[in-house]
Amino acid sequence: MSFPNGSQQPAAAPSEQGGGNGQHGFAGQLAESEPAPATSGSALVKVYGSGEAGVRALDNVDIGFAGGRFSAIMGPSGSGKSTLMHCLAGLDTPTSGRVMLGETDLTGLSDKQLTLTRRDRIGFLFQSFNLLPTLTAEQNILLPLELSGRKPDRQWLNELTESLGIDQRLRHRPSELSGGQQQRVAVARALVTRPEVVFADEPTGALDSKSGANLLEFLRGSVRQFGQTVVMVTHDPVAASHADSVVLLADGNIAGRIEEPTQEAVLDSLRRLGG
Ligand SMILES: Nc1ncnc2c1ncn2[C@@H]1O[C@H](COP(=O)(O)OP(=O)(O)OP(=O)(O)O)[C@@H](O)[C@H]1O
Repeated sequence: MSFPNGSQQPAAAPSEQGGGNGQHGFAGQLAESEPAPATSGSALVKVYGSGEAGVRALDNVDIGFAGGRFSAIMGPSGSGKSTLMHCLAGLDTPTSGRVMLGETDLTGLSDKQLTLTRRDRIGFLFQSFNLLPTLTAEQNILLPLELSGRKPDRQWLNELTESLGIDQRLRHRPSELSGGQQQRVAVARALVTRPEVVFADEPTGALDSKSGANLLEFLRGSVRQFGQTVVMVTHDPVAASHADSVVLLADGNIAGRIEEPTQEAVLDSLRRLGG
């Protein structure tokens, strides 16, 4: 799996911004010349339940992910990774704080506006593929465009499906495809709208290691070649080592950040966090 004429030149990659201890506003840390992050949250608090039984899943988190980068979110079980991703992606609402997608304040949108924003500007990739079983691979890929009444860019579709090695499988239904092929269909669906950010939740969790590595290399290629922004939650240090950087969470707080992560560096940090 690779991009045709794949350039090895990294896209412009301003380094990721993230509050170290959640005490400073994210915006305050940006130099004036730096572009706004592709996705960010400031003073994010998420409390599930209330009173004694309440769980503070995010505890005043300031975080931003620059565009054109492949970022991973890691941390021990229950540290708030999924909650953070769901809040940034507009799938969940923070109890307080602000979520920005580019220049758009998601926390200020109505439910309908949020739905449209997710559909038109965000790509999603889940562990369980989430393909519709009655649709062919191609129909699944084109579904987000269909829903928004947009015409498919055939050239882009061909480029994507050829790069992913699924161009010969487009008439098949998901049940006729391997797990790796199904996830590649899901990747094409996530990228077909040219979203501002792709959020991936354990995208390799259901794949064998070779299919997983191929998928991660493809995602990395999409970042390198056309500046896609990818934010991925993962438990897997091998998966995280494909990213440009890793943000570590512990107990609902940002606990650190690793640039150009190696598997060993990630494992080391997780051990220190008790993950
Ligand atoms: N819907 C919910 N209701 C109540 N508590 C929740 C809910 N969702 C998450 N939590 C709690 O919030 C905390 C953070 O959960 P979250 O799923 O974000 O963590 P995580 O780091 O993604 O965990 P894992 O790695 O196990 O998937 C945990 O203590 C969890 O039990």
